[in-house]
Amino acid sequence: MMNIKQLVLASHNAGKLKELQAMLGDSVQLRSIGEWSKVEPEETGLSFVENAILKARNAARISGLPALADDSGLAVDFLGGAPGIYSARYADGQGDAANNAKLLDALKDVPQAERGAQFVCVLALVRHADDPLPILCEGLWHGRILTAASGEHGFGYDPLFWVPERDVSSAELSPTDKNQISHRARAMDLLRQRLGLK
Ligand SMILES: O=c1nc[nH]c2c1ncn2[C@H]1C[C@H](O)[C@@H](COP(=O)(O)OP(=O)(O)OP(=O)(O)O)O1
Ligand SMILES: [Mg+2]
Repeated sequence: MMNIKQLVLASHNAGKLKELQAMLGDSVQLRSIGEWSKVEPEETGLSFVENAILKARNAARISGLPALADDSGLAVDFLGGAPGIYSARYADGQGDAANNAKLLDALKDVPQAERGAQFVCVLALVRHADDPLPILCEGLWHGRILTAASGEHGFGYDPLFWVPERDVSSAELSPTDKNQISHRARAMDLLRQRLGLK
């Protein structure tokens, strides 16, 4: 398909950069869009797909390089899929700790069986800003929302996301372990196939 050595990652999230670079290995160098601009585009889409494409196009336009975007979030069953695409903005832009506190509060007194949730990740790759055929890959990760934060690794909602296949929170997984089973790992696996990298 395409031979890519360098990609701009259309993200200002250091956690994503670390995870995606680890998954890609040495063959592709990811450079953060932060090297070009600190301004984050408004995520006006109504879906992970739309927001991922919007971020990728913006980064390709600014950098002149092919761009990869990751739009992700946490969809909680009891909340009808919220916060979903609004996960980063759940507590009105006050950051991860405030988001997690708001989620715990929203699920106060909700029993175990009704605390199901999934992490969603959509990766979008555009070869240039106006690419008419973005490559799209998605990954889901099923788990449950804990009743208290646990673990120090990862970022975002990781301390609240219980991973059934390991019986720990995703913040208790080592980075290597998370990168083998997460929503992002699944999406990246598909992307590597599409790019002929595996
Ligand atoms: O593996 C994850 N472990 C924990 N939390 C996660 C994960 N993956 C996404 N999340 C959360 C973080 C944020 O609340 C939202 C993503 O929002 P999203 O807009 O895609 O990313 P962002 O604003 O942090 O960075 P950017 O848009 O510049 O890529 O979902
Ligand atoms: Mg964002």
